[in-house]
Amino acid sequence: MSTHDDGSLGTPAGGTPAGESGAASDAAPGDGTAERRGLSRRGLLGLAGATVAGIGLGIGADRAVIAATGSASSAVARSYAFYGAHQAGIVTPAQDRLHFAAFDMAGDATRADLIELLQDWTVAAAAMTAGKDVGEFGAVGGNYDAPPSDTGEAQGLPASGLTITFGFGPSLFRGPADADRFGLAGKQPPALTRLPHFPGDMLDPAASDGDLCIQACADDPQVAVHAIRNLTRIAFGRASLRWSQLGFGRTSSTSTTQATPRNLFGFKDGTANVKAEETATVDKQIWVNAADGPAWMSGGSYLVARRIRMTIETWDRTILREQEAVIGRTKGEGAPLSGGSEFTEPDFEATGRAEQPLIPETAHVRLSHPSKNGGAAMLRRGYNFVDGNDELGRLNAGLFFLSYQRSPEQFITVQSQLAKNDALNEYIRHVGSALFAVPPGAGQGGYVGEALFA
Ligand SMILES: C=CC1=C(C)c2cc3[nH]c(cc4nc(cc5[nH]c(cc1n2)c(C)c5CCC(=O)O)C(CCC(=O)O)=C4C)c(C)c3C=C
Ligand SMILES: [Fe+2]
Repeated sequence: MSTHDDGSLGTPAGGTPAGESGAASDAAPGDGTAERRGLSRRGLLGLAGATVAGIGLGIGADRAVIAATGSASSAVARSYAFYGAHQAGIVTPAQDRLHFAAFDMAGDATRADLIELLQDWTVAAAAMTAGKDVGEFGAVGGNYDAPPSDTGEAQGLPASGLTITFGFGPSLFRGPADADRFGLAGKQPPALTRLPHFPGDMLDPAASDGDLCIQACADDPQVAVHAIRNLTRIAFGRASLRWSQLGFGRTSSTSTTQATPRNLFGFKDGTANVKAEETATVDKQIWVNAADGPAWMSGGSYLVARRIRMTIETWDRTILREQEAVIGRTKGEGAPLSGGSEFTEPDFEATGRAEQPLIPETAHVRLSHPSKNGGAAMLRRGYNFVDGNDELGRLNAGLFFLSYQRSPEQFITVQSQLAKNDALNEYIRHVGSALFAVPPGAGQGGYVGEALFA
């Protein structure tokens, strides 16, 4: 258990002070004033429908106590502080499970409603990431004549490394017909617009965009789902779910301490990802700095979400040599086809028989490499998904691609290359897309995105 300068316990949000990156504590962060402040009356209405009598105003009934004495492994017992300079869930080690949700504000919602919602979400997120229930009395300690303030399915489960990361979509700043619904149009970052159309895009509007997003990652699927479910419930009357995505296996490493996982094509994914320990690269490529503007985004990042369907059945009929040529790495070890082992830098100049490049011109790793994109890199944090099957009996499966970058331009540069020339395009289809501005972390007693409303 460690104590930070601000008196909180656990890993600082963002998790990357020099020498401490990715480290986690088995302890929950301490109660902040915002946690004690509790939910707004509107938030309580969301929890309880019309009946608010008897629901505690405080927040965060303990639940992890039960599991802490049980057999919880250190991975699931881990907790990350919600408050900090950067939001957790970006450079903190990628967990194994995801529930991602995009929301639209209600048609009649006001600026005050939006602020209050962000305050309520902050209080609830701080409690849940600390392994506590939502509401002072949680799932079972409240009034028998009112719905419980927490839905209850995380009872007995520890924090499970839960991180909850909030983002703002372009439409929050300019709604339908360019309406400045929340008085935010003057605060919109120029780069925060809908992503351009890329060749081959087959986007479903119902799985794209959104005023707000929440990325909930945890090492237990029930904990991630519990987070989104309760935050959705709190939003009742102010914002509603537009689309959501479950992910069951991480497809990246965000720390050098993590083993590289595999995607559904069976390849190691995340080898050359930006890692939390590379602090100079993180500062240059991931965090918005004060000079970038606008001021409220300093310490934040831009999040791209792409739902990418993978045609598993076609891939599975493809010979191994072709699979490796498509990616540009070996399937076993994940080494570049130019030689070496997993973490050897690819040599794009190396040639083999008939002077052909060992890493083909159309290989995914060649086209996505920073050296072929004016130095642009990104922190990938995606997940595998399988959402049943389609009417032809094919798995409805793929990669829910998530990337964080200092500017959306970094993603646009790389994706423009990939969309035109990537050999992988024969086996994938982009079917959902969204861009969000992820503000810096909230300070104790504050709320996420607070500087936007200053
Ligand atoms: C626009 C960005 C990217 C999209 C979209 C994307 C989709 C995608 N990627 C894989 C599998 C792999 N990608 C790998 C590396 C890699 N991919 C991107 C970017 C996008 N990928 C980058 C920037 C990199 C790193 C390039 C480098 O610096 O070398 C790899 C190799 C292992 C690794 O380094 O992670 C694999 C495998 C799939 C299957 C996919 C869409 C479904
Ligand atoms: Fe990739």
